This record gives sequence, C-alpha cells and structure tokens, in this order.
Amino acid sequence: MGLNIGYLGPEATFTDYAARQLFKEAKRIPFVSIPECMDAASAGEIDAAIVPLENSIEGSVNITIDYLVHETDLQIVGEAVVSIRQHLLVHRDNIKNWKEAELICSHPHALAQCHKFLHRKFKGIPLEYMSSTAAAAKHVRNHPEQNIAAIANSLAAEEYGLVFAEQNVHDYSYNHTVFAVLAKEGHDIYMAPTEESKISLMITLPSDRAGALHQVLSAFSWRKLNLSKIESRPMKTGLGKYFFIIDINLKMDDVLIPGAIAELEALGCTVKLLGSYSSHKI
Ligand SMILES: O=C(O)C(=O)C[C@]1(C(=O)O)C=C[C@@H](O)C=C1
Repeated sequence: MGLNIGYLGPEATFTDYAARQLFKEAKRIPFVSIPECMDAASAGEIDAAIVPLENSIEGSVNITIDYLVHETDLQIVGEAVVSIRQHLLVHRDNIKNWKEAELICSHPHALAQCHKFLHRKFKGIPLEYMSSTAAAAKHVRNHPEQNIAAIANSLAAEEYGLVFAEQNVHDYSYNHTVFAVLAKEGHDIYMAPTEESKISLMITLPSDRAGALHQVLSAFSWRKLNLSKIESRPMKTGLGKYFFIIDINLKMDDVLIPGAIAELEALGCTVKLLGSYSSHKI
C-alpha cells in the first residue's frame, strides 16, 4: 500500500513541491494549517506530515517547532532543503495594471521574504496574510474583478492560471527553506540515505544555574561533535524560561551521542531526541 503524505495545502504550495519531490509515488493530502497536518500524523490518519521548519531569510517557522515540542509526539524522519523563488502573480485580466494593485496577499513568511520589494514597489498598499502562498494564488484566481496580486511560486501560477507580473521578487537571491518530514515514533517511513546526516535534540536546562549552557556546549565540544544549529524557544511557562534545539551533523551512533546525552542528564538537563535523519537537497 502506498504512503499518505500530508502537507500544507492547497495544491502548489512550496510544501507541496517538497512532498512531490521527496515522495514521488505517494498520495498527497492537503491540510489548511501546519497544526492540522501534524495532528493528522499524530492520529495515524496519514503516514507522515511535511512542514516548513526554517527559512534562510526569515528564520524559524515557530509554529512548527512549538507544535512539535509542546503538542505532538512526532519524530523528524527526514528533511528537505528547497530553493525558494517567489513571484508576483496576478489574474490575466489585471496584467496591464498590476502596478496599481490594491492588495498583495500571501503567507506571512513569503511576504517577509519580499519585504524590500514590497516596500519599494507597493509602499502603503495593504498586505493580507493567507494560510499559504497557494491559498493566496487561489484567492487571486477567484477574484478577477479585484486588482490584487499574490506572492507565490511558479507551480501555483500554473495550477491557478495566473500570470507573472514580476519574477524572483524575494529580497536575497539565496532563499532556501528547510522542510521536515514528521512521523509517529516507530512508524517507519523509508527515506533514501544521503551524504548529510543530522540529529536534532531538545534540551531543557536545569533552572537558574550559572554556566549551565556553557556546560551543555562543552559536552558536545570535547567530543568534537559539530553543532549546525542552536536555537532557543520559550517554554511557555514563564518569562525567561526557554528550551534549546540543537542540531548535530552526524549519524546516530552507540557511543558519542548517547554519551553526550547521559552527560547532559547528569547535569540536570532534560534531553529529548527529536530525530536522527538524512538531509535531502531538492
Ligand atoms: O505557503 C507555502 O507555500 C508554504 O509552503 C509555507 C512556507 C513557509 O511557511 O515558510 C514555505 C516556504 C516558503 O518559505 C514560504 C512559505
């Protein structure tokens, strides 16, 4: 039986693109929000959820990290790094007067990736946040009577029959988003191994101890474990209470990583393995 893969819909989002590339044979199931998609994976309604995790211009997708840590028991089983090209799309009826567009809509992350472009060309024009870039494209398709534009990808232009008013409107040419593939613990999803392996840990420090973060980092450094990311997010239990997400560029082994985890636990930290997986460039 084939895999059922959930993604942030509707069709032709960047998440959909990642799903199409990673799981060519799978049945793709759209969800209107990231939490709904993750809930479906937790409930076993789909085999895995693909969700955006981090963008090179805008940073982390907080809803994904927070929901992963606070609300679900899902594990990261893979990641995909996708090149993101944002375009300004309009209904063909409005192609002649797109410069006078009265509203620009898209996903908040996509609008933020094009902030300088919007500031230059559409100063004072309202922005409308939508649940995804493709939802914005669909909205523009459905309202030809309004002179509005969407920021979305070329897949969405094709899917919703829109035309390019301007291409590549993201502010920095290096624009990449990392998507995580999430599945229930013990639910094996085959993903071909790649050259790049990663381990993601969630670490909570013992409360109010001087040098605790330094001790955590030294548990990795003396083992020569190369960290590729350290990020803090609120515990949501009080001001100043944060947990850390740490990524290590390594395959899980029987000695080094378990040793580091044991050392952190001996220091009074709580450590949770979020996943040990391969990174795919697509
Ligand atoms: O709206 C989409 O197309 C999405 O897949 C979401 C999302 C995101 O949340 O970051 C994914 C990639 C881009 O960075 C912009 C938007």
